[in-house]
Amino acid sequence: MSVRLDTKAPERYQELLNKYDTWMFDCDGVLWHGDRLIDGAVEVLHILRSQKKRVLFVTNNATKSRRNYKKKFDGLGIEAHVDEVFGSAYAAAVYLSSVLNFPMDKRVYVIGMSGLEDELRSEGISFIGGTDPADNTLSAPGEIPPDPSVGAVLVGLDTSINYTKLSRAFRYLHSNPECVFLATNDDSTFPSEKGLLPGAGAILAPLLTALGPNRPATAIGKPNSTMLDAIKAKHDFDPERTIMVGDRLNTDIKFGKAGGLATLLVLTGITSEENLTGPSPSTIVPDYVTASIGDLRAAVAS
Ligand SMILES: O=C(O)[C@H](O)[C@H](O)COP(=O)(O)O
Ligand SMILES: [Mg+2]
Repeated sequence: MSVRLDTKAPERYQELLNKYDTWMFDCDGVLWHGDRLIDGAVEVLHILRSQKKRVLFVTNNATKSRRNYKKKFDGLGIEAHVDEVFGSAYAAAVYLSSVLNFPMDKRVYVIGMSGLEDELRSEGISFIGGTDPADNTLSAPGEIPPDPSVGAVLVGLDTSINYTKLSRAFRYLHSNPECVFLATNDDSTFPSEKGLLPGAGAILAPLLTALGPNRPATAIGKPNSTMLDAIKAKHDFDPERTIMVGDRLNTDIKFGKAGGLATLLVLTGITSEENLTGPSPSTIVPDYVTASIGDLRAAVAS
């Protein structure tokens, strides 16, 4: 059973602040919708820092690199440092370099955007595809010969997805069983400022369909432990005194629970009250629920 927090009981928020030293924040649907801040996000992060809490940002959004995010945070007036930001693009690049020890003479075929390319570059991983204009075309694909130098296919959110990219990825995976199939994340939807849109999982799905059930992809982002491993490689924290704040049950909350962290769900993104108390409530139960990150301001009002 989740503890339902309400600003009519402000002291409960200060209790939460006293109980946890490390606060991991999801981004889309918690801090912002696209470039539109959620009310109270800046103040709450400021309160946490003033109370000497460690603040980390853990996002499945692979369209930006940590450096891109730093610029976005600066632009929105949120204090943040590059080593506090953990995106699925970064985690995927680290997974290739440090877990798979991806060979230097191989390349990754990328379906994704510039943020993903930046993180691969920063890990010394060579790649093709991605934002390459040759692939960003609406014309039908030409000949796609198998290419043994493609050692992996990596799929992330790509708002310029097309048949050529899907065909190249399919060919490299279908023609070479050794070619590693990775996804930054598989969120089905994306809470943008223009409303709910298809997520990275919807970009991945056509490939999974074409390749069939015996050729699954390894997803790196939340709820997978690969994301927590990337954080643990950079930060020591006590899981008992750490809380994950998110808007999505099957990524953020599941990630927190799997990592032995406390979990706080906000209702400003993907998850609605219906998902919690409707006719078929989710089996993923957060420790705490509150309407919005802004509610945490009540902590200093109490
Ligand atoms: O489709 C996606 O990639 C996700 O919807 C999006 O990126 C989620 O980002 P997060 O909520 O983890 O910040
Ligand atoms: Mg989110």
